[in-house]
Amino acid sequence: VEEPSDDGPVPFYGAHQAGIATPVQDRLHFAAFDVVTDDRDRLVRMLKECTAAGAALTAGRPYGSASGGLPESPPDDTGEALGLPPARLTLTVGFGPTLFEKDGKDQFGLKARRPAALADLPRFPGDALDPDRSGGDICVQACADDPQVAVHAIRNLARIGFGVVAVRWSQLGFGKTSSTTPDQQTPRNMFGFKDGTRNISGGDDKALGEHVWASAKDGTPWMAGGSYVVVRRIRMHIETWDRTSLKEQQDTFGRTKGEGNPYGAKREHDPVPLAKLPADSHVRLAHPDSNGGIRILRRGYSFTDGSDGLGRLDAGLFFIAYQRDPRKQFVALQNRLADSDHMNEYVQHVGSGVFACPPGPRKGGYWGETLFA
Ligand SMILES: C=CC1=C(C)c2cc3[nH]c(cc4nc(cc5[nH]c(cc1n2)c(C)c5CCC(=O)O)C(CCC(=O)O)=C4C)c(C)c3C=C
Ligand SMILES: [Fe+2]
Repeated sequence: VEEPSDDGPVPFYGAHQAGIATPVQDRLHFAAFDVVTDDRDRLVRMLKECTAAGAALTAGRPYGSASGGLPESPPDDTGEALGLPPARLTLTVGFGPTLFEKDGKDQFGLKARRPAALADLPRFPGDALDPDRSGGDICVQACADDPQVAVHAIRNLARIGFGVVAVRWSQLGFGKTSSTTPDQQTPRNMFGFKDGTRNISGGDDKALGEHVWASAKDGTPWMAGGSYVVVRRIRMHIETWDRTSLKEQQDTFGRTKGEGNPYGAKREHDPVPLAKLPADSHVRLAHPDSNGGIRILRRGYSFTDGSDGLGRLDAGLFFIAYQRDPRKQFVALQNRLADSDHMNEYVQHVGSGVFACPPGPRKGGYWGETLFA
């Protein structure tokens, strides 16, 4: 089944930010920024300007002028997306724990507004986190079907933010590893397995309301309609994987490589007969029935960032998961996986971030308006 070849824009305004439950695009540019000023008004002004730019870019328009401005000034828009379709660009913004308090300092008067759900992630067994690929005060997830469109968006937001924010780290991704559109063919990850078979569907409002969207009742009214994102750069040791038998590969997940059916069932989307899967298999351990009903919305991408100097590809999964409360969802799941998952022989978590993604901007409003109001 082909994805619909719709280059058109994804609506920018609304109760929820685009890029969470909206259909997953082919490419990712994710950037984490540090705020480099302690001037709250400047920060808010920048968020307003970035929101205006986001509305233009996701509609397929340049931000301001790319070529018709003053000859003495740099153009407003850097220009490399001129003439390209919107490519379903979405921009999703989140606020990290350090925006609310850094080194014991309440630099923007936001400390009391920090959601309890935006707790720092604990250290998990086996983590090898690189601080230069972790954390950040603000994140922007740019997804599009054209990498040039996603990269252009991040570049221009960084340009607008100059003097207020600086890029701390960023990640390019390709080959979406999860879909939110279950009627389409499930994409495959760098292990060659279908990934995203049992994900939360973007059309399943009941599951989204239960597991993804924060509600005013959760204790942080400014986050109502928002969501929390956990990102993990997960290195996959593909050379080791490529030398293991098909049986070992399939036992690792408890699903077959070809069809993707769970052990003990015939077709990819059949219910998972948990008792038929190896006790340490990834799918058995991550399944909601093994975790008191916990679910997350996965939206990750594959990456390869060249090689590591030892003749191995620096490849893996840039895991992205949206949820209502990371303490009860990602952390609970990852505790279990870090402890027992057979897949740990082949993967290592090397980067990490957690961010509170506010509700969608309203027309005339801006990203984070409910937080700063
Ligand atoms: C903490 C949560 C999870 C991490 C981290 C994670 C990493 C990871 N997963 C794969 C490959 C697959 N995962 C699959 C299913 C699956 N994974 C998680 C959670 C995490 N995965 C969940 C909740 C589920 C769904 C479980 C279920 O409901 O049955 C699958 C099977 C296909 C599917 O359902 O998507 C694959 C394959 C990799 C390679 C990876 C880290 C590199
Ligand atoms: Fe998984």
